[in-house]
Amino acid sequence: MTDDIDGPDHEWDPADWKKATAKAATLAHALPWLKKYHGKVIVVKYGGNAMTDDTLKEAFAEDIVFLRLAGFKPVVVHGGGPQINAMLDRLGIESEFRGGLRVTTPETMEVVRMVLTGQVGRELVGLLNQHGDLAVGLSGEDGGLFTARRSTPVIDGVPTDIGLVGEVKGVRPEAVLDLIDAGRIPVVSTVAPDDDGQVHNVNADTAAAALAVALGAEKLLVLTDVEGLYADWPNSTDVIGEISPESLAEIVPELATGMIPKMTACLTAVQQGVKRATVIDGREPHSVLLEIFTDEGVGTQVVPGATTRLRTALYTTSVDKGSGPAKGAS
Ligand SMILES: Nc1ncnc2c1ncn2[C@@H]1O[C@H](COP(=O)(O)OP(=O)(O)O)[C@@H](O)[C@H]1O
Ligand SMILES: CC(=O)N[C@@H](CCC(=O)OP(=O)(O)O)C(=O)O
Repeated sequence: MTDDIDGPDHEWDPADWKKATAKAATLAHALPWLKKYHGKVIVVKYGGNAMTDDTLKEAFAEDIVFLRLAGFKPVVVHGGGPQINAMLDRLGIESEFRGGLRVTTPETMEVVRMVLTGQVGRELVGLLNQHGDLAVGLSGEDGGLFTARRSTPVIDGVPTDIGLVGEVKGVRPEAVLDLIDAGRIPVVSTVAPDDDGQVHNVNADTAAAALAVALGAEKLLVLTDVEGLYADWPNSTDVIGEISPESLAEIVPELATGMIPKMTACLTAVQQGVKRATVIDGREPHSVLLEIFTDEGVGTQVVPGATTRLRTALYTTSVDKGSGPAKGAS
């Protein structure tokens, strides 16, 4: 027998044994969720503000590969707002947000496309592929995935032109379905052409919702840099744990800028057939596994038939813990 194999003489350290049995119990507890989501599509939107820390990014990649190897069908849709800001700053190009969306000139659009598809998407694919080459990146331009329509969001009661910003007019999910069927993890960046081929900047929350609907996803998970939707931002630390689409629709018009596209996306997804949509805190390592494999309830879950439930934030200082003011919050 070689030295590195524990033989019958091996003396168990009781502490190790305790850890081993706890691990087995954890795995056994995962069984109901493994059954529930086996073979089901889960669209995970990874927000730019939750992807600024290397350790968190690695933990996120582990979670997604774990889901795939556990028999789920995860699809990642990523943002990259802070990364676009950083590149625009480096290039000396000014940028502003209106109604939670970036005013996008043709010059800005070039940077958005370069950063989302050429930088952020590439990095995520690289991180996922450290665990076995399962991830493939594509953008809304690939295989006709998304078609955009120029968006004119209502700002201060007025429909406003904010440049090359698109909403999703159509989704042809075949390219993503091909990858899923091949056992791959699609990683989607959210630039999309209009009918004339002009590329538009689509908010990643909006695109993730449209894709979740087109794929008939079981769940839309949206990672961000707060614990969920605060009931009275920024005055209190009460988080809305669960809310119905009807109650959410009533409060969306009153929300502050960063949360508008996010909560609208969750609302649209659930109204159009996705079973549940949850906003979770991407600053928490392994937040994806935490949300899927526990029923402790993290984040804010939008689910038909829910009664609005508030809970105190896990982080008592959570309102301050965010990585800064919402974009365009000034
Ligand atoms: N009611 C609210 N609850 C939680 N966060 C809010 C709320 N209103 C505004 N915010 C802001 O929205 C931000 C999240 O949106 P955003 O910056 O677009 O995130 P991401 O990059 O993850 O898409 C939070 O960091 C917070 O500053
Ligand atoms: C129109 C619009 O605002 N597009 C976004 C696209 C990236 C994104 O949505 O990134 P996050 O998920 O990190 O916010 C932008 O230009 O920042």
